Amino acid sequence: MSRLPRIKHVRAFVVKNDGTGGGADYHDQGDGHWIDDHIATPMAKYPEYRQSRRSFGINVLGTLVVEIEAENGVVGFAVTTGGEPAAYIVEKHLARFLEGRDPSEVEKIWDQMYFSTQYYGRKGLVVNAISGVDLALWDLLGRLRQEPVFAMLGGAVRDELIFYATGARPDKAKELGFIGGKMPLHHGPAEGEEGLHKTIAELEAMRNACGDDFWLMFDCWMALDLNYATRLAHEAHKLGLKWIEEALSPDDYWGYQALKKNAPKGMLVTTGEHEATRWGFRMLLEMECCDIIQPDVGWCGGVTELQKISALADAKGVLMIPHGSSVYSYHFVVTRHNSPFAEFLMMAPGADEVVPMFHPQLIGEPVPVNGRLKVPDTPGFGVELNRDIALHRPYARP
Ligand SMILES: C[C@H](O)[C@H](O)CC(=O)C(=O)O
Ligand SMILES: [Mg+2]
Repeated sequence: MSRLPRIKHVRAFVVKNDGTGGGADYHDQGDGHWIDDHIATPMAKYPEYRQSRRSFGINVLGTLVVEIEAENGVVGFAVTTGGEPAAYIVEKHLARFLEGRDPSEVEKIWDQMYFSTQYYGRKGLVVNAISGVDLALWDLLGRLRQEPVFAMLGGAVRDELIFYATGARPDKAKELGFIGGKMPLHHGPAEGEEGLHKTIAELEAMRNACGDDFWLMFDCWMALDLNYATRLAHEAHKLGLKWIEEALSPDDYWGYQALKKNAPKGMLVTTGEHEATRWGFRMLLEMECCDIIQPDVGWCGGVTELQKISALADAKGVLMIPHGSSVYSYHFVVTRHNSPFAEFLMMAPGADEVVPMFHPQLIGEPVPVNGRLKVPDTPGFGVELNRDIALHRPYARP
């Protein structure tokens, strides 16, 4: 039995949409932001939903903030994507498996959260909620034990992290010291040959701006079909595209298997940010769907589940490079040999300067300098919740 104080309260907050946008639901940005500027998606087949992903609701959920308070008053917290529906699941369903419990029982708590919601969860919003609770629990454990999360995961295997940047300006990313630039794909099958030509022209311009050795990647955000993705991969290979990311629907394991087989030699196929749990990633790995898996630790099940996912990948010699999730992925990546680099999402509207990914929600959120970051060894995930943001607890319990 551990000597730690028991869990007293679990609280779920949302951040009132005050127009500032951003935070854990990082797609919730204003007009003119690169992240919402004519990016290819599965909805682009409908012209009315082609210009802006907000038009079809990419930012409809908003941020979920989970707080877990121990008997001695110490509070752990985390942020992820989920908003009010996730807050409902946390307060009405998941909290019962934590309140009164020993906070060190992360495995038993995760098992009860997952299998009690399996009849309506398994992936997506419910696993986002489970992830938020799990991340807050690891933050609380770190504060109670006065250890950074990476120390509780086996310790750092490298002194610092190196990053590639995601954003519309890989040329700026190179100037800022990143090892590569992942661009959003602006045109998908609905825009036919003209769209494909535009994409290749964009890539050629960035290749000319960045030189031959700088990593360039496309993030296709589930927008393509197998034939289009295969053609794009072969055309882009001529310009040294390093990887093609999330080209197909997350459910199309068979399509990814074929894309990986048909892709040009040397082109990496990557996916996983909208996959969840060890079982979903086992499918991607055993069907040999990709060269790199990219779980988001705030969406795949949290740290407790990412340990299992990462081990599956490691056993198969597959890299695990988490989808950008700020400190929540940094503390994991620094402890794993099959995570040699990390993603940094450029949240400045022009993708031309480094700003904290979850700004303004996390006080002390570290950012890469010259594309590198030494993970701070402060307890938990090493950040504090900015209580000046418009926090609201929609399903408060007595
Ligand atoms: C750029 C992509 O469309 C998306 O907004 C971010 C993403 O998938 C990633 O960072 O990976
Ligand atoms: Mg992506």
